[in-house]
Amino acid sequence: MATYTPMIQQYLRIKAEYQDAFLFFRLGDFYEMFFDDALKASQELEITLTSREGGGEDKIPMCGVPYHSAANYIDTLVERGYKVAICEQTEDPKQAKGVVRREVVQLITPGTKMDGKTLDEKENNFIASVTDFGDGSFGFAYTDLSTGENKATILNSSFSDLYNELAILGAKEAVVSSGFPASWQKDLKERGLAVSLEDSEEELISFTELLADLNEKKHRISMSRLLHYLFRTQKRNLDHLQPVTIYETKQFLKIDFYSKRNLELTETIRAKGKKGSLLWLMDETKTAMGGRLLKQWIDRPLIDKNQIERRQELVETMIQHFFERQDLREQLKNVYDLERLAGRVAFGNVNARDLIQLKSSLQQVPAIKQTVASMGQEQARKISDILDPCGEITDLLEQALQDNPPISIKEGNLIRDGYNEELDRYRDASRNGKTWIASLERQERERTGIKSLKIGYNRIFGYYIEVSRANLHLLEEGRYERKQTLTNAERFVTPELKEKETLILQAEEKIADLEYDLFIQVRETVKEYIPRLQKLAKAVSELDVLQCFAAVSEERHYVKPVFSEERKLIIKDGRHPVVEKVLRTQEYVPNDCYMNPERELLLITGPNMSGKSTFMRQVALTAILAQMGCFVPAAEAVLPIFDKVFTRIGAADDLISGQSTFMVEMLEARNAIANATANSLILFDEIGRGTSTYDGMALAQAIIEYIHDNIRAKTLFSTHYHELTPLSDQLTSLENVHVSAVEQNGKVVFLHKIKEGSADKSYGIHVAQLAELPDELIKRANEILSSLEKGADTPIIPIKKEIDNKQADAANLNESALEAQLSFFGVQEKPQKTELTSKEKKLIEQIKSLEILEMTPLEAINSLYKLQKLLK
Ligand SMILES: Nc1ncnc2c1ncn2[C@@H]1O[C@H](COP(=O)(O)OP(=O)(O)OP(=O)(O)O)[C@@H](O)[C@H]1O
Repeated sequence: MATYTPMIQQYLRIKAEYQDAFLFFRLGDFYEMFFDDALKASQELEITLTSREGGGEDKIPMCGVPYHSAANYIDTLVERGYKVAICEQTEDPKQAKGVVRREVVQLITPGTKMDGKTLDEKENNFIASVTDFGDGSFGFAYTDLSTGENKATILNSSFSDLYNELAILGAKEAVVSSGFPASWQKDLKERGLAVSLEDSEEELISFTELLADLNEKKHRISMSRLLHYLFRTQKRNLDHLQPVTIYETKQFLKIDFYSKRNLELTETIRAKGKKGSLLWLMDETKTAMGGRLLKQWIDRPLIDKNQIERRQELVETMIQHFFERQDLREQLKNVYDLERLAGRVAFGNVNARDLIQLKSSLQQVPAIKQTVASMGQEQARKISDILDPCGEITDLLEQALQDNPPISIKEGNLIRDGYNEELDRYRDASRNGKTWIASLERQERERTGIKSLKIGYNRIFGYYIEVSRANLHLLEEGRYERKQTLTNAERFVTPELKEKETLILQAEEKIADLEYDLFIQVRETVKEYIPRLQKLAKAVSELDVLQCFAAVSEERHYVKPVFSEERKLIIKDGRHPVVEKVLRTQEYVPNDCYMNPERELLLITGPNMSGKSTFMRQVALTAILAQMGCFVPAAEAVLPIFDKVFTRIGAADDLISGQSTFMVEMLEARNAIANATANSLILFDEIGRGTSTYDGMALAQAIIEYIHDNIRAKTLFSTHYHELTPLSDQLTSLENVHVSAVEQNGKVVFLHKIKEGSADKSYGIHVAQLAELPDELIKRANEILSSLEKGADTPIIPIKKEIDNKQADAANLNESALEAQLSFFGVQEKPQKTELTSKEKKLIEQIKSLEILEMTPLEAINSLYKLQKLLK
């Protein structure tokens, strides 16, 4: 059997270590991929697949991407959840010349990606590690490699808690041990996370300092697992990693993953984009760092009253100091991403332009400091005190770097004149070389009196003085060293010319080398300031988010909420922050919400489309904004501090786990019921809608009773089941409210106004009319409705029951049942069993297959309408 060529063997050896990654194998100006990698990459990247002899029995499939445009391809692959191992070639110093050594210099993974087009500057890229301690707890640690932010906590070892934490962070990758349950690994992968294995968890010596303050062994273990992985994949300096902060999930308002989605906190449900979310509305930040922090604050509102009030006071101060705030916004605009710049300094991949950005950002700091201090508020002054302009770096960068350096640090033009004497000399030589040669030529002509003497240059001998044979006798003895003899002339050099020549010829090369070295020195000096830069970045981002809260609060007329110790919730003229912004043609109708320990549950009725969900969401968003420390969209707000928010809103299939809408509904309800406390907020939008009417109604009532008797959480429960409204007579803390609508000229007009008491009617058919269902159908629906309202037995149920019971097929149906169903569908004549028309037979088949009890009323009407048509 033929063996592969040495290079392919080398490839296979390396590939064996990186089986779960695309191996980008450097060959000259290309990164090549072979075998399965090539087949897959050619499809993913739409690049040409070729094949070559490589010593094996078959040709080797192969495809490649050019080195210079590789970043884009890597970006694409990693964005799709793949890993890419970059394998570079170097000449092996220990081996004979020409022997190439190849090694993987970095493994780029979804959670460690730090640049590229697909990485949003206003979003963190978190990677988390999970360690199962086998005692019912998980160690959970996460890092954003680009900013060096590190945090760790302990979680209950339930998949939902773990996934919730990963989802809240938007983590792209989870690092687990090989013993981590395979089914959970699969679940995480199906939910779009890359899962990587790392079994080492002992502490790395190089990170002792980072872990120094961690008393809890579990934190040290989970953080060490993550660090091992980062170290193994990145293979470079990770000096920018910040000391680990410990947090507990209970320090924050717990918003589970479903609620985060249902409330559209950071992305919308349908478009899955930022536009239309609370984050979109709020994002008035001026810096990338501020943008990232805003998202974190939205994901994790606070529950500590003092911390919330501290933010509120700062927001209030900023609102009051309009002019200072405008200055601050302008100043922040000129601050680049200090956090990510600091990260790149650590990695050693900053270029001179990055350092110029760093300098100009730092130059803004004294002004920001002054602006914030001038607001005169204590907390603002404290932040101002923390702002450290790092003057030494600004001075160094100002002295060392030119204003408009190129991106490449190997091209020169980085370092300013006057920064380094040696560099100045070479530059001088390079710039003045030609002038100097011309003047030497003049001097030599004068000295020798030879007018034809000239100084020339050739690639072999360098600079020379050329004298014609006839004039040779005029040259001073011993001064000129002969270099070359031509037919009619001789060429000479002098020690002076030689010295200048070295200076001139090597100047360009020397300049580039020297500039590079000096730049690296500057970069190394900046490296020492990373912790100070990170501290500064934190303070600047906080200021940015606070000014953003102030800007939105002022522009949109928000008020400062007050926190009630007595579990009261009073919102006057509350608005849904996003809907109010989006509505253009129509004014938003503000609504009040009153709740207290005697009024814990509100049962909300009202027509479809009247604004029940919007009202419920606006209450939750008001609470979330308040606990973020922001003002809220209302005329007045007194709020309890909630510990958790649970929601069940709208239809949300969990396609991944293959659960039905109704199952998801029940799972979300269970999650709320199992975890809510008296300090929680629950929003249940039409729970029970996903099943048959009686089941749904029974479940809805049981859920309301359960919350009322056992949990006492503040609960907003919207329903179409009017039958539930009398519950308020029995349940003391349940009140009915409704969203009002009126009928004008037979059409429904929504007032969007919440009123006490239950709704008088449902207007479902009016909404169907608005949706332009056929007139005939609407007319029929009204007929059915009025017959139902008169207490008539639904004609659907008896027939359905008979069929369900499988007591009869069409031939066996007794006459009266058949008569009933045909008359229901508008067949007037009494048919003979034996004389059924083909249409009627078809109709009977259709009826048998109907699952009317599983349908919503509208679906039922639609089906009936279709069947009616069959008869025509
Ligand atoms: N307070 C309001 N002021 C103005 N428009 C509103 C208000 N509340 C809701 N709307 C408008 O009404 C539309 C429907 O609201 P929403 O989805 O909350 O109704 P709903 O009662 O929950 O409907 P359904 O029962 O069909 O789910 C919203 O998209 C919004 O445009």
